[in-house]
Parts: sequence; structure tokens; C-alpha cells
Amino acid sequence: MSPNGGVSDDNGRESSPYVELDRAAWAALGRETPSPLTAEEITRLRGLGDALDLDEVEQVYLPISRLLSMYVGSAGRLHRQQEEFLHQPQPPRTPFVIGLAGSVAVGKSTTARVLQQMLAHWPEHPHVALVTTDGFLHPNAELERRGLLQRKGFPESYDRRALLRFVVDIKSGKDEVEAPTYSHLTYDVVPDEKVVVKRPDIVIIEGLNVLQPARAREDGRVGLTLSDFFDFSVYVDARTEHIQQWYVDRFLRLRETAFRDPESYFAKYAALSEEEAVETATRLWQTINGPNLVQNVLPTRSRATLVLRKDRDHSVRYVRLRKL
Ligand SMILES: Nc1ncnc2c1ncn2[C@@H]1O[C@H](COP(=O)(O)OP(=O)(O)O)[C@@H](O)[C@H]1O
Ligand SMILES: CC(C)(COP(=O)(O)O)[C@@H](O)C(=O)NCCC(=O)O
Repeated sequence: MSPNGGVSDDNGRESSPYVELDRAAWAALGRETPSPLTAEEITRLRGLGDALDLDEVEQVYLPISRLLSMYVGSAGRLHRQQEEFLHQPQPPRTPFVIGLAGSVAVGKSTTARVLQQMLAHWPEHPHVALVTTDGFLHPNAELERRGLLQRKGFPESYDRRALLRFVVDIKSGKDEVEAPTYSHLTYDVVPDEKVVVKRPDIVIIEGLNVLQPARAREDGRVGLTLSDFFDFSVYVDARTEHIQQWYVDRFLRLRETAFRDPESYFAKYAALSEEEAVETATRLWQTINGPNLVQNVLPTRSRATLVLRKDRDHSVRYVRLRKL
């Protein structure tokens, strides 16, 4: 399988399950739909270093919002048809779950926040919940016990069973589901702090590893995985060298902001010179986040319904959408 999800035939011709649109062709699909977000809202949603502006919202996110509205509508129709087919009243349809994957520092959280706001502006005003998977990381003490402190973000650093339970509960139609939370300030899971997801219509689950395939168990049987419960998934993509640069640039900016907080786990980095900070960020990238991207995250790209490919300046250059 090629990294684009394509497969070559005997003559080397590649067939791909994706249709690819460059930015202009994609942007045309959102024309005539007014942007629901104001410039102030966009500023509020923008993550550190992300190049989100009105153009990006109108040209990239509006078409995604329209597409998702079709998918959600179609899931609703199918639910009604299945109810008729079963000849007995069924519970209300379960929330529509969107998985959002991509590397550390690729801008997943900005994408997730923009989608959350845009979908919430639909005429039917759905309740859109956003959950990040970092809350499901094992606490630092547990990671240390398992020798995984230098593997934060790798699949084994998460409580995968709890994460799966969480999404199964959502897709079982449970009224109220809780997720643990993570603090970038303390660099650890926050004890006893939960986000409560109450009767959502749509749930966005964002995290590095949300598209990981199921693992084989000791008896050789393959279990379930998170993405078995996704109705739609997005992979935020960019060249690895660009993401590394964004990670280092963000580290330099954090050094002047968040790391200054004495409570920050990274407070020790606030005093670094620029050169030392670049060296430290590059080492963190090369030892943790880069290998995780290459070994675990990137191989899941071809499992996504939609791939957003960003350019060096963080703007989306082209889009790939799974054929139906
Ligand atoms: N050490 C840190 N201190 C404070 N905020 C951080 C730190 N590392 C990352 N963040 C913030 O956490 C969010 C998630 O970051 P990350 O997991 O790298 O995903 P992405 O960049 O794809 O959204 C971003 O908004 C980022 O700015
Ligand atoms: C918390 C993270 C693992 C991301 O978790 P996610 O929400 O994607 O599951 C990541 O942002 C992180 O902190 N990585 C550790 C290495 C580093 O400090 O860059």
C-alpha cells in the first residue's frame, strides 16, 4: 500500500480510494455559504503558530462543514430506515463521532476547535463536544513505573482500554460520558478533573493515535479499536520537516509565554538561550515526537476519510477525500 492509500496493479498503475482536490477546487465547493465565524472568533480559535484566518475558514473549513452536514444527515436517514426495517421503535440515534488525527504540532487542536464551532452554527444547532485523547495518557507516575516517560504520545503511553470504553459508551447512546483531562502546564493528567459529555449530537475525538488499527491480543485474536466507532475521520497532514520546524518554533514561543509560569513542568526551559532552546526542542522532536510520527501516526493516514495536507506556511494546500 502506498502512503496515499493507493495500491499498484501488476503494471505499476496505482489505483487510489481517494479523490484529490487542490485548494482552489476545494474552496469552490464552499462558495455562496456565508462564514459563520467572525474575525474575533477565528483569532480566539487559533492555536500558537497556526495560520488560521478568514480565507482559511472560508476556503478550507466551509466545504468540510458542508460535507459533514451531508454525512450527519445521511446517518440520520439511515437510522430511521433501520428502525423501519427492524419493525420496532429504536433508541434515538447515537452521536455522530468524528476522529481527528495527526502529528504533535501539526495543528490538530485548531482544526478541532474550528470544526466544533462551525458545526455548532448549523441551523439545527447541534451540541458538538470536543475531547482530546491526552486525558487518557497514563499519569506520569505510571509512565515512569512502566519505563515509558520518554514515550509520551506513543500508543502504549495511553490507557487504550479506557479510551475504547469511552467511545463504546458514546456509541451505545449513554446519556452522559466522562473523560479524564490533561494539563500541558503540569505535563500530566489532572487527578480528579473530568470533562463530562452530556447528550451530544456530535463528538470530535482529537489525538495523535485515534486512527491506530486494532492490536492482536495474546491469543492472536484482533480486538476492537477506536476507529471502529468513528462515523468520519480527518487526518491533518504536512511534510515531516515542516512539522519539526513548527514544533521548534512553537517551543521558542512557549519559552516566552507558558514556560515562564513557575508552575510549568517546562519552567526550566524558560531560561534557555535561543540556541539552547532550538537544541532542546530539536532533541525532543528527534527522540520522541518525530519517531512517533513516522512509526505510529503517519501509517494511519490512509485510514482517514479526509486528509488535509498543509503547506510550509500552515495553510491547507490540497484535500483528499475517500471515494464512496
Ligand atoms: N509544553 C506546552 N505548554 C503549553 N501548551 C502546550 C505545550 N505543548 C503543546 N501545547 C499546546 O497544546 C495543544 C496541543 O498540542 P499538540 O498535541 O502538539 O497538537 P497540535 O499542535 O496538533 O494541536 C496546542 O494548542 C499547543 O499549543
Ligand atoms: C500530550 C501529547 C502526547 C499529545 O496527546 P494527544 O491529545 O494527541 O493524545 C503531546 O502534546 C506531548 O506532550 N508529547 C510529549 C513530548 C513533548 O513534550 O513534545
